Formats: sequence, C-alpha cells, structure tokens
Amino acid sequence: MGTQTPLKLPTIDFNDLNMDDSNNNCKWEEVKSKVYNALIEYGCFEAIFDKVPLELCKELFPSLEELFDLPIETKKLNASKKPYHGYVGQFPMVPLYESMGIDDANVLEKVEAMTNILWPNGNPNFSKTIHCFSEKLSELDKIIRKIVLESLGVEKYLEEHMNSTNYLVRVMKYKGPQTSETKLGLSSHTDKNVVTILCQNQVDGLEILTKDGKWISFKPSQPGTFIAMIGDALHSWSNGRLHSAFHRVMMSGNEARYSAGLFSIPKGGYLIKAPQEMVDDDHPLLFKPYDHVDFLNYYYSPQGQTDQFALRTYCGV
Ligand SMILES: O=C(O)CCC(=O)C(=O)O
Ligand SMILES: [Fe+2]
Repeated sequence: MGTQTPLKLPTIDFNDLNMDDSNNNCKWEEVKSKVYNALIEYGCFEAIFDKVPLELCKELFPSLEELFDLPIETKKLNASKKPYHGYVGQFPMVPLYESMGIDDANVLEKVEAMTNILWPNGNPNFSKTIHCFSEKLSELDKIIRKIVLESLGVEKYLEEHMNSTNYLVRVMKYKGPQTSETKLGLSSHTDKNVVTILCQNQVDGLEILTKDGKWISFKPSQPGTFIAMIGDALHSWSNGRLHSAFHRVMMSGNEARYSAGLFSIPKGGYLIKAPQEMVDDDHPLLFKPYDHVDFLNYYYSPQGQTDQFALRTYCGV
C-alpha cells in the first residue's frame, strides 16, 4: 500500500507584484491564474507577501500577548455594536478562544482611539504595529480582489466593489488545552465577509475543509506567510463561482496560538448582488440581493448559529 501525500493548499508568491502591474505583465498573469484556480478549488491559498516584513510579524505576536494578558474587565472595554467586532471570549462551546477587534484599523486615529481605551497611559507601539500591519496587508486584499474581478471579466465594477467595504482587524488567542488530546479552538464556519487574510504565530491549528469533505491542516511553508480566504460575500457576488470554505481551529499541547486577520467587510446599506454578467443559463442566480449587516443579524440569532448554510437559508433563491 502506498502512502498518501498529505493534502496541501497552493502557495502563491506575491512578492514584487503591484496593483498597477495588471497590463500585460507576465508575473501578474501567472499569479492571476494561480489565485483564480485556488479560489475555485479551495476558496483559499497560502500567500507569500513581503510588503508585510517578517520583523513586523515578529513584533505583532508579543503585542497580542500583551493585549490578551490585560484583565478581563479591560478587554471587555473593546466593545462594538457589531457582533465579533469587539471582545469575544469565555464561550462554553469554545473555552480556549478569545478575540478582539479594531474597526478601520488602516486608519491610525481609529487604532489609537481603541489603544487609549485599553491602555489609558498609552501604548504607541501597539497602535503602530496594528496600523502598519493592516495598512500593508490591505494592499494584498486589494490585489486579490482586483485579480478576482479581472478573472471573472467584470473589472468594470472594481471601483464600486472596493468602495463597498471597510477593514476590520481581528486578533485571536487560543489557549493550549494542556493535553495531548486535540480540542476544538474555533468551530467550523465559513467567513461572511469578502476576503480574510490571516497570519499566525508558530502554533498551527487552522484546518480547511475541501469540497470533497477532507480536512487540510494548514502548515505555513515558511515563517511570515499568510492564508487568504474568500468569504460568503464574494461567494454570492460571484454567483457561486468562488468557493467559501468551511474552516476551524483545532488545538493540542500547552502553547497558546495567536493569530491576526484583516477582514474586508461589506458596508451596511450596500446591497450585495451578483452582477448580471455572473448570471446565465448555466449559472442561475443563487442568492437574492442582501445587506451584509442584516444578514449578520440572522447569522448571530439562535437559529442562525445552528445553521451551517445560513446564507442559503437567509437569501437563497
Ligand atoms: O485563527 C485562525 O487561524 C482562524 C480564525 C478564523 O477563522 C476567523 O476569525 O474567522
Ligand atoms: Fe474564519
């Protein structure tokens, strides 16, 4: 009996690639085809992107440790009206998990305002690190979205598409379960936003479900890489062409896992609607137009929280 090669996500190198490279540039075309194929097949891929330098990631994780070491009463000051945009933790189902969020983290003043709530005596290093991380990583978000729209042949909507979102940085801590047994860190879900780009410390745990039902354990191919993932908003906008993958976090051992993600999120009031070019006889419309914030109200309701296919229930045709 032969041994099976473990499943692995595609790794795509974005170094030396710029937004304005799109006209007749070989590297752009090569990356474009890899990205599009990965998003159809897996809904995600590993990205090498040195505009966020390794040194910045090395500064980020100690900052996150400092953040999550704050007293619980302080962490709760990271409040938001939107679910999962502020402090989340102490859930009986996933006791290892905690997360915090910073809206518009690409805007320095917004980060500073949150930092000053958490550290009344200030923490300029924290603000600088989070702001720099989101500002630089938002370039990768924009490259990916431009590639997606070009690949779908609908780049004429690029400006509207880019203007329809905000950025949230969410940072996560998963305690080590202190056993050799594997424990659930974060339940299986699809992201609801447009694109998510994540990085992690040296502790693995993220798993991605393939279309044929196999879990891939994500192992970065080198330190400082990212995983980029499509959320339901882009799945529905592309009328199902791009896959939004179920994923979860499984934890074992003693060490805590820290991760940070940049989420591009549709603005409230903007109607997510597959362009007419995405709909034809072979691709009948899958979802009625919907507002992301209204959909989240359903998703975070008691019924929505037990609904694996919440978007389909909410606005499936
Ligand atoms: O921590 C991770 O790697 C995954 C986090 C995640 O899936 C999420 O925040 O939606
Ligand atoms: Fe997720």
